Amino acid sequence: MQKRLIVPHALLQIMLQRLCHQLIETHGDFSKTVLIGLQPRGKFLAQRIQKQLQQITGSLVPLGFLDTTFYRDDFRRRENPIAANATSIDFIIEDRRVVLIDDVLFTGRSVRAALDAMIAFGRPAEVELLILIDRLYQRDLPIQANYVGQKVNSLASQKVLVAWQNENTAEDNIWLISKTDEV
Ligand SMILES: O=P(O)(O)OC[C@H]1O[C@H](OP(=O)(O)OP(=O)(O)O)[C@H](O)[C@@H]1O
Ligand SMILES: O=c1cc[nH]c(=O)[nH]1
Repeated sequence: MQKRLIVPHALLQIMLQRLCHQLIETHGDFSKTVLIGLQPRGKFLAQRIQKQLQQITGSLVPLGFLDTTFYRDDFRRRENPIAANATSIDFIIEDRRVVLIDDVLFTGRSVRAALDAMIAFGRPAEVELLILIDRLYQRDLPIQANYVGQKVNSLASQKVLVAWQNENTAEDNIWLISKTDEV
């Protein structure tokens, strides 16, 4: 199957701006707010959100990264073991307003694992979820996002791929690909 471009670069920039403004509308001066990006791919989005929030508001909202590997309900079931990533949270989340950030929401199992993993860092006042792509109709658990870039219809045989601009990729783009084409 051909990969299909579902969110081109220019639209993705607008989407990021919108998500930041939605956060500002809800979080005001961000005095009690912390951002937590889910490893591995939510980290890039969380860094972008933090940077753009700073450009718009002048505030640098605390940002950490959370690895959920050992909290996943399929951890012992996977044929190929998954590599763990670093958790790096150098602030307390006790009584904070936490915004969990990830690129894709599909079954909801990664977010469920994140909720478990996060509790080791304290009891937050509230937890919200921000994602770029909400894959519809595939949720295994009752988990929904508070802030959504775009909702996408897709087949179980497909995968959403968020490709961020870097030394090998000229632009930020979001693709729908066939799982069999995954590299
Ligand atoms: O809602 P879920 O079904 O948990 O899927 C969403 C998660 O999948 C992706 O991660 P990754 O590619 O690392 O996970 P995967 O191997 O489950 O696709 C993505 O970055 C999300 O974290
Ligand atoms: O489409 C999907 C589903 C899970 N994880 C992804 O990164 N993309």
